[in-house]
Amino acid sequence: MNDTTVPETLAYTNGRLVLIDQTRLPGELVTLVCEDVEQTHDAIRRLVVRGAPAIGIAAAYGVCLAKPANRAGYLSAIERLATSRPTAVNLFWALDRMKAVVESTSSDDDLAGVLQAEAIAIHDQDRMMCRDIGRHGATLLRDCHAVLTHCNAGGLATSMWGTALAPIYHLHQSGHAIEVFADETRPLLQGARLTAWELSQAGVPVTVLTDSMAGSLLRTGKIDAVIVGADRIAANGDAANKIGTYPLAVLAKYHDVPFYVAAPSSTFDLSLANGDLIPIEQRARIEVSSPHGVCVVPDAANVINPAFDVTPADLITAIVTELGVVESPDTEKLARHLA
Ligand SMILES: CSC[C@H]1O[C@H](OP(=O)(O)O)[C@H](O)[C@@H]1O
Repeated sequence: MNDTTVPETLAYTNGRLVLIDQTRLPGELVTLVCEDVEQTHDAIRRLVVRGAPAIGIAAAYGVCLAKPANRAGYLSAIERLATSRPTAVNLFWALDRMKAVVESTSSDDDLAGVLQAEAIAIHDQDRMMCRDIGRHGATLLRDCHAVLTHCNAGGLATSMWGTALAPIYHLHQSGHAIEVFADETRPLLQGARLTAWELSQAGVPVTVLTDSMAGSLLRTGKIDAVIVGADRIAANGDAANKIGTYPLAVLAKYHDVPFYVAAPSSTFDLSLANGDLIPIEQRARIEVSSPHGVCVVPDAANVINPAFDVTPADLITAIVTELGVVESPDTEKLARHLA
């Protein structure tokens, strides 16, 4: 795949982490610059940068912004950034790599350089993983012309190209006719605001639907496959992803539509036997009660706002990673795949 027309989600230059501010899309394409750990933590927390792989890459660069730039400062930065969001395991995968570099570097004078090199390596590795997910995923979708997705698992959620959207970019760029139906994805509308934006920028036909329309759309028989990303996949293949993914998987099963999860190996947490053990982020009431500043829920009413749900492996037709495809995933198959 060649570069999409979407600018890269994040870049690190001269001690500045430059992020596309995803809270401002689709209306404005603007960047936000982080120059220290707290600004990076806040950007992850507010979903200025979001998506499991992108969060990991941003946090790795955030460590490089530690002040003081010494061993204690870097370790404190790692600890602080680990509190930004709990579900996407890529955050901890990246921070663990940065911590390993600190612990294995004897000279404090070398730390800044080796940490920056590790963050760049994490960023570069993600580009390769997304590219390869695109290649492997394209084989799964080779006979598909209409796919449904949820939230945003595109270039904006990663270094570039994405996970769930990478196969779609791959097929589109090879001349294969494919259109995407994108769930708006309440409450923060990553599908309507981000997936529709980046696909439109790339010239991929995209139709936005409300989350409640997915069942009726699947019932029409128009959808050839559902493909989504993931934030953390347990050892048995249970996958945590944006809230609303689980009911979509149930609907896909009921309507006999293949349900695919696309994720790099950095999204797997083999320390967890199953998805019940995945920490689910609970976000603020206001995201549900007052979208865009308009109060839609009376103060007297309670609100719940889990950011993710877990799809059991038995509802997943296949998981595609940069290493290939695992059909009907289970603990044994995934252990072999990731070995
Ligand atoms: C390629 S991971 C994308 C993944 O992250 C999203 O969550 P959020 O926007 O809250 O960071 C969503 O679960 C996507 O599938």
